[in-house]
Amino acid sequence: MALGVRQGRGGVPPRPTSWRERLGALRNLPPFLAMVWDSSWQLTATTVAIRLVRALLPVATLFVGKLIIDEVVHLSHLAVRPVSLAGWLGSGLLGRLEVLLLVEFALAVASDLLGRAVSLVDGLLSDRVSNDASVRLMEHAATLDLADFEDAAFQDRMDRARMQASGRMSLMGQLFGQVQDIVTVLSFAAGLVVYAPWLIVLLAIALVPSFLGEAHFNALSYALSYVRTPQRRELDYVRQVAASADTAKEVKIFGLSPFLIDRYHTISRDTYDASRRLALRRAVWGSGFAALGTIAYYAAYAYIAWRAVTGSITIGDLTFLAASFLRLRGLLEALLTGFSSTAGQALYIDDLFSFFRTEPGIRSPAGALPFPDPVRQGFVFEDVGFRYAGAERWAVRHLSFTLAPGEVLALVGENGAGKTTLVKLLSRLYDPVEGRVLLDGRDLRDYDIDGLRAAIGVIFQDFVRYNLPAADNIAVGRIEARGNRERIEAAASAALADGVVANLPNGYDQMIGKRFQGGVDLSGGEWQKMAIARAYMRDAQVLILDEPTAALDARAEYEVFQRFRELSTGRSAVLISHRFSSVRMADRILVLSNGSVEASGTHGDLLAAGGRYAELFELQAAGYR
Ligand SMILES: Nc1ncnc2c1ncn2[C@@H]1O[C@H](COP(=O)(O)OP(=O)(O)OP(=O)(O)O)[C@@H](O)[C@H]1O
Repeated sequence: MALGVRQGRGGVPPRPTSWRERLGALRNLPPFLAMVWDSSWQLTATTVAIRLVRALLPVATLFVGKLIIDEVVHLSHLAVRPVSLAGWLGSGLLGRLEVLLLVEFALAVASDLLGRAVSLVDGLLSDRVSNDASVRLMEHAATLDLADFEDAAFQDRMDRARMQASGRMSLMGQLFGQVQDIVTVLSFAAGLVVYAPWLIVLLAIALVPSFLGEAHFNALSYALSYVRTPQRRELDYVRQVAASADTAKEVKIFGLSPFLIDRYHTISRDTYDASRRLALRRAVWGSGFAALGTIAYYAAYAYIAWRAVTGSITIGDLTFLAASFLRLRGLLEALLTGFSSTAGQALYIDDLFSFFRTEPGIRSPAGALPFPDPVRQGFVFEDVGFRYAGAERWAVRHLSFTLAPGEVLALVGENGAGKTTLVKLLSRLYDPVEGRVLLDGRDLRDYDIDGLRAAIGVIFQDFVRYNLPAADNIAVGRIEARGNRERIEAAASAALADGVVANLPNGYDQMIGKRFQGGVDLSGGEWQKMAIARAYMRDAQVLILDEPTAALDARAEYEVFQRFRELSTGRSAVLISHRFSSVRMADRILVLSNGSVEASGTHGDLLAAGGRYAELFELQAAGYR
């Protein structure tokens, strides 16, 4: 659990992280700043430089203001004074005042221009950083295991990281702003220390409660947001189910809207109540602490006013000091609360970096073997067992069989028998928990993972329906060949998808799916043909069709498998189907039951043996008589 936030369930309020944990989160700042610098060192250097100049403007402006007032007071006390404006201008007495006013004007203009420049540069920089963080997030997600994506806690973490990738860029402006404020505070303090050093100490002490309060509430907000991640994801999910093209059909038919809306209300009310309680407490305590700062300010003000009355400082000094104190109070408050807010934000940033620190379990070993070309002995499953994370049941166990090069193997078995799991183990989406998978006599884990994936073409039953043009929908099977129309057309024809494309108004350039303007939706079977074409885009040595044919009519499936058989000459192939008319084409059939091989042989062998296969075959055949 990131930074040890205590989980609070339901109505239990979350407890904040400890100070040690919060300060510990500051370790994320250097990598964060490195990320900002890497995104654009030019913009980073520019914003820091402008801010440093801007930091010195307030004290300069106030000081010039003091000089102006002192000059005005001096002129107003002259024994002999001109009476008209022309007289004043002609006397040359206003020379110094004029220069001072011009300098003050220039400072005001510069401050405004630099302020705008900072906003501009920060805006550009934060867009860059946010885009780069999102790209890095996608790149990292691509390296992680399938098992990670199936884990709810991982999905929570990824969701928090995704939010931080785009939402936490205010931290950047805040960090730079703090550096600027520190320089300004030092410049004010240097001016004030000459007059009344202990007043600065008074101000700082008065702000401590405010700082501690802010830090406490920042940590509470983070803890609340952390424990609410599952609810937030559920809200996103409910919103998406209630209002998306993919679900509209079923939501309408089942009349699910009221149920979904009610569910949304229930979850969101709970979250809202928790945030409201926190916001109210924060407002009450915040006001109390802020009052302490105000009291300190007026005490200081009264003291310097009294000194001006006694004549130990000038009126210009009084205005300079009063304004400096006011600014200093604001700045110190901003700095102290800013620091605790930075520590708070660093907690959020930890979500991003802890996601980046997640290591994939399945990867190529050092000195990985290249995938053999051609495969000589094939794949051997040796007493393989696999259990999904958190599951009690073994999905496959004591699974042993061989897939020889050039062999067409069919897998049959009832729902949940372990067919898809076997395919996932073969393509190393998971590693076995027990036993091992060998390829040409070496453990599959010794091979280069990218080479392995490139050599295997799998189309799963829950393949993706990409809202992309027809050509790209097929090209995703080998995205590097996206521009190779000939190859795409050949793949389409092998999968009988050429007929589907021929019926599209814009052929291969037709946008498919309902999500985008002008998109044309396909029937279930048509989608499947497009997906199967993806398998033929690959230079795969092993082709696997994991039941992507369920929506094809019997003739289409028969033809698809017939082609599959022909086109897989010289390569190994695995096909999974519940239709025996297709399965019987295989060289060998494995009957899976409860995660292991119950029988194997040709269609004829298995029928003759009279086991589960013959029974299931009879059941299906009887349906057609
Ligand atoms: N991601 C997962 N997490 C946890 N358990 C899973 C997961 N996928 C499958 N299982 C479980 O593993 C067992 C084998 O599932 P598998 O998908 O391999 O079966 P199958 O033979 O392909 O079934 P079907 O014919 O329904 O596609 C089942 O009991 C299933 O509930």
